[in-house]
Amino acid sequence: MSYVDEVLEQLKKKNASEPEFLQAATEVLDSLRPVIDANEQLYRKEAILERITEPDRQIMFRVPWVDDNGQVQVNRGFRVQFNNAIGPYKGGLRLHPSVNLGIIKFLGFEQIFKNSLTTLPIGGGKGGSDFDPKGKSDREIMAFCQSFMTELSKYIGADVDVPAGDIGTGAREIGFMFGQYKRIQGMFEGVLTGKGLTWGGSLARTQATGYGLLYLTDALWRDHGKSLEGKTAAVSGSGNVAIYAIEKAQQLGVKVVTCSDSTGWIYDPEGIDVALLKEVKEVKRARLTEYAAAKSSAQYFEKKNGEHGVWQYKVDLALPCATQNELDLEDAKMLVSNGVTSVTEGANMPTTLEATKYLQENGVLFVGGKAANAGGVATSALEMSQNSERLSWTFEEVDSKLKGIMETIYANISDAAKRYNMTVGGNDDYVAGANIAGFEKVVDAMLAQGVC
Ligand SMILES: NC(=O)C1=CN([C@@H]2O[C@H](COP(=O)(O)OP(=O)(O)OC[C@H]3O[C@@H](n4cnc5c(N)ncnc54)[C@H](O)[C@@H]3O)[C@@H](O)[C@H]2O)C=CC1
Ligand SMILES: O=C(O)CCC(=O)C(=O)O
Repeated sequence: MSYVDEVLEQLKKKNASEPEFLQAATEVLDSLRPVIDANEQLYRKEAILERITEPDRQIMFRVPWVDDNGQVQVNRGFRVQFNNAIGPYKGGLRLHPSVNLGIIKFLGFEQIFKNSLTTLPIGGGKGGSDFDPKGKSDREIMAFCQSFMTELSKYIGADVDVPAGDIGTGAREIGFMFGQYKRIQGMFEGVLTGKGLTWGGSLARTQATGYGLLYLTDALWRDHGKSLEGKTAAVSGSGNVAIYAIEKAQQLGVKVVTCSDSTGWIYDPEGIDVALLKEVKEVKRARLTEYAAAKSSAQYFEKKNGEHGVWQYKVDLALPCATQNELDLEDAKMLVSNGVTSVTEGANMPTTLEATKYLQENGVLFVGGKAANAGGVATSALEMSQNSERLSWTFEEVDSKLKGIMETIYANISDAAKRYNMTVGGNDDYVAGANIAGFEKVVDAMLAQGVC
């Protein structure tokens, strides 16, 4: 049996209750086959695949807090520190009722390769809690964040592990957590990214994931002799990534006709009004029905199981920016029959393995989240650099570095695909290219650092 198959089999036995982690690990290991085959003896002896798929540590803890009725609530907190071969652990904190160890592990695993692709010195980690911020008062959010950080603060630090935002964790939550860390450790340091601009945050971090997604998509289209100008896009989600993906898409001349949240979606043939979307989602924290109520060209649809939602429209590019496994095989078939040119992932693993394969085999230009959404964490690393040198760079400086990083990521993943002859549906296999390019750097560091 090949080394890859052996390790996949062990992983399935050991992590049977973690489907998302197994999905992420299968995608990565499958696409690394040519690299592993070329170095099988060394990698087997050094147990590289066993080591890279086993987190350095998984921290799980109780998060007690008091709600507005005086009732004590208990949530579960997680931090998975996966791999620090190339830098301190780095990755966001997800606050969502669906959070469990397997989800945090899949996200932390993906972060190893994504962070390596940024070209910056950051390792992979992820954390979060099954706490649901929806409908909570500011005081309840603060109580939860303070309790969460009271425990987490024992395991993180500016050179150890630097968390940031993710689903459910935005500027407000990062503020409450930073305040509590400072209070407990008696120290002001760059322990979190996504901070406010008056206390160590970086300009352009808010925009970075969405903008970066479009910089990479633009590089992809240009490399294939195409222009985004005048094209139409479907976006899912209406959070941080989706909002700034829509904003940058529009700046590049793309009309975005959809967005969504967990209860439904908007179709707006005139194009999404980003200012209105920001007002509804960032200021009022309201549902998308408010967007539809304020704009006559927009229609709101309640989500029902088995419907294609935002993926049913005839568009040139699809930008999934909500959550994992939100674009399945049936959605992929719909997109292909409507002639979509590219799917580039703003969210982490939004496309199922079957859907990815179908899109690629049918000639769609497909770039997975590890490469396409790396602009967020890359800009977090730029925030860490600014914190270390006690300086703040201008918006233009950070944005131009972000654009350069996304163009380099695209060049590196295409190069890796070409070096290993990885093609699918007549295109370079960018999924394999991203996994290979991310892996090469981490494995090199792991081999140099001995058995650890
Ligand atoms: N914020 C960041 O810098 C980065 C975020 N990501 C990924 O992008 C995705 C979106 O994250 P953010 O925009 O930061 O979060 P957010 O909390 O700002 O927005 C999340 C969006 O997804 C929707 N959503 C959440 N769960 C859903 C579900 N089960 N079904 C349908 N919709 C759902 C929410 O309604 C919201 O519109 C996630 O996969 C996240 O891991 C990836 C890289 C960086
Ligand atoms: O900025 C960061 O450190 C975290 C970003 C993140 O969680 C992600 O890339 O999925």
